[in-house]
Amino acid sequence: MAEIGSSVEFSGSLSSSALPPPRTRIFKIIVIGDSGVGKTCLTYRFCAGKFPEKTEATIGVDFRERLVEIDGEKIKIQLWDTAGQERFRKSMVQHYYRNVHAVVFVYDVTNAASFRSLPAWIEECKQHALGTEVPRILVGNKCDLQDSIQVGTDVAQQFADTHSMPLFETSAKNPNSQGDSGGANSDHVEAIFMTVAHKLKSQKPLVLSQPPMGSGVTVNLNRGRDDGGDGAKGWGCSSC
Ligand SMILES: Nc1nc2c(ncn2[C@@H]2O[C@H](COP(=O)(O)OP(=O)(O)OP(=O)(O)O)[C@@H](O)[C@H]2O)c(=O)[nH]1
Repeated sequence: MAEIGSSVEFSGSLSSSALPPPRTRIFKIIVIGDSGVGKTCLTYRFCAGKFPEKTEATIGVDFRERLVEIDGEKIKIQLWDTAGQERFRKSMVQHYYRNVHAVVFVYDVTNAASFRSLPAWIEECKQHALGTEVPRILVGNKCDLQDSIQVGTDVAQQFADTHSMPLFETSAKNPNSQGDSGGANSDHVEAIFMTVAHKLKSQKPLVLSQPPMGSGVTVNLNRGRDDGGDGAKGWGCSSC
């Protein structure tokens, strides 16, 4: 009985300042594409604000996070930097696609083969039952290498239109270098991921408390750029 009384007393004195802070929504965005197209560099650029000095092939997946504020709400962007090499991804692939909020397809504008692989990556999404309601964007990376371009904006834009995705051409190395604009949204890395975040915020997805994982795997997410860290953490092997 005494417990009930104290409970009532507590409720009555609860002020708004005593309420627990609202939970931060987490958006899981997977970044996929051929090995070497720059997935690690793009995610690192967004989360750490710089181009990594050196990278190694991603094994399994690397996580990077960044806390951003949109319309007064703090939102955690969780980027899953997936391995492009088949041998480094096959054991993990089912984890990539679980509870995904958005997909970023990356190709290398200086590597036509990486562009030709895009239908296979789209097919992989389909095979993992990723619904059409999940936002997707297409990113042509390495636009700083203007003399080596193999994939023109027009052909990339056509592909993006066919698959109802916005196209961005950018460079993780020099995000202010513009691609051939011709109808594409040439933009820097920050704006690309923020565009996705704005879209997701308006969709109000479920809160995830942490990335889903199999038993026996420990993942500690490092803090994002806004928290003062580089936002990088590997699951299997850290690339940076
Ligand atoms: N010039 C230039 N080089 C880049 C750019 N982005 C990445 N690179 C280089 O491309 C190489 C591969 O980059 P990563 O980010 O490791 O590629 P990845 O897609 O993560 O590769 P996997 O982990 O094997 O799937 C590295 O040598 C990078 O320095 C860019 O925008 N411009």
